[in-house]
Amino acid sequence: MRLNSYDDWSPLREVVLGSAANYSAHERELSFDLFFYDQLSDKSFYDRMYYPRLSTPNPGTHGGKATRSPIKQRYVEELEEDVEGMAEALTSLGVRVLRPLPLADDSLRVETLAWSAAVVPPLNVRDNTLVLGDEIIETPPQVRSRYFETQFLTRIFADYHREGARWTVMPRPLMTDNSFDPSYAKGSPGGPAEFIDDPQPSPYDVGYEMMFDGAQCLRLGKDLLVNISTANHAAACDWLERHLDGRFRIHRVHGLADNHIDSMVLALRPGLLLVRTPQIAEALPEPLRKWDMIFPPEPRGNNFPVYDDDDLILTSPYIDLNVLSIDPTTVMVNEACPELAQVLERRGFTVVPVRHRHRRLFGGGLHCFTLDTVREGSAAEDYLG
Ligand SMILES: NC(=[NH2+])NCCC[C@H](N)C(=O)O
Repeated sequence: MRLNSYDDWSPLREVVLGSAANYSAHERELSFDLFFYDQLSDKSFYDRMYYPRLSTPNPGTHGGKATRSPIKQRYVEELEEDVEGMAEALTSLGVRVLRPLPLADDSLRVETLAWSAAVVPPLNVRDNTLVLGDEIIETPPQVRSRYFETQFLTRIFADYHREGARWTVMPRPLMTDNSFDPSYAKGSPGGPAEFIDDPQPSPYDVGYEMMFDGAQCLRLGKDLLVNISTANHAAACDWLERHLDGRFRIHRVHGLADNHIDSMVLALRPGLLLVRTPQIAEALPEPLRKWDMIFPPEPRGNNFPVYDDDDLILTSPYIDLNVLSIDPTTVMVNEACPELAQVLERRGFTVVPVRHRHRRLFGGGLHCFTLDTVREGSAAEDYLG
């Protein structure tokens, strides 16, 4: 089918589902620690209440060095099992499921002019690509390990391109230590970001660069809500605005999330949002505040597996609001979160439960693991007017 996806709720026909193969470690270095600052710093109340924390700074991040943080084999196997379960559930709903090329070798590294980093598999496929209507836009990565991640999707993108889609790659950053605007981490309530305080000079320094993820955008037909938290995001959004001029309208929201917007707010259908908390609702732009809102129940400790101190936790406990809409009345929800399923059912939704145990270790829920490429009848409609 032709690429056609303007929103998160129109009937889903084709979707890319991430691949978990060979996800054996995270590599902690400056870009990783900055990206996951909210989780790696010890500032979240809920985290401290329920979960063992990584409380010591990562010594390896200093001086431009990286350290490997292995993921236990059992979790990797369970993740793969859960992802295959998602594929089956989507297929049984009549959705065509496309898969990226798998990471064939977990010792693979990517090397550029300024640095090298261990490659991770294309699991959170929502993050590095923005599908806007008939266009695929590969966004400029923020984590070095993910620099060429969209290449795992090349076959899929080339097929859509043959069918008539536009295919665009945003400018790639050099991504030296000094390319990153550290103000989000430095200014946050957890205090100075000690463990990322040591950017190394590079002959390839060019100042702050565009860095930005597709998952920072909430797609609403003709309108796009975009989370901006750093100068890197703002520069990329400037690019996007110029590129989309006349086709889409961008609404910037500042500091709604660290990066990705999809554990803060999701659109379930025109006029109805799933929003993390009433405080987040207040930060939304005017026209969206008029929409009806569902607030999910507060996450509970027993919604999650208990991890050890050396297991890196990469998401907040709100990750399960990261649901995937199959159509305006059907939503795929993590079965570990029956409270959320009940709330949605009471609002008239059909809930399709799927198993997804280790979303906190791998940085994403059902929405993050998927990239919807065809949603029937979706169009650049004005839902905010
Ligand atoms: N597209 C994604 N990978 N989204 C995941 C966002 C997770 C968010 N940072 C949280 O901790 O709740």
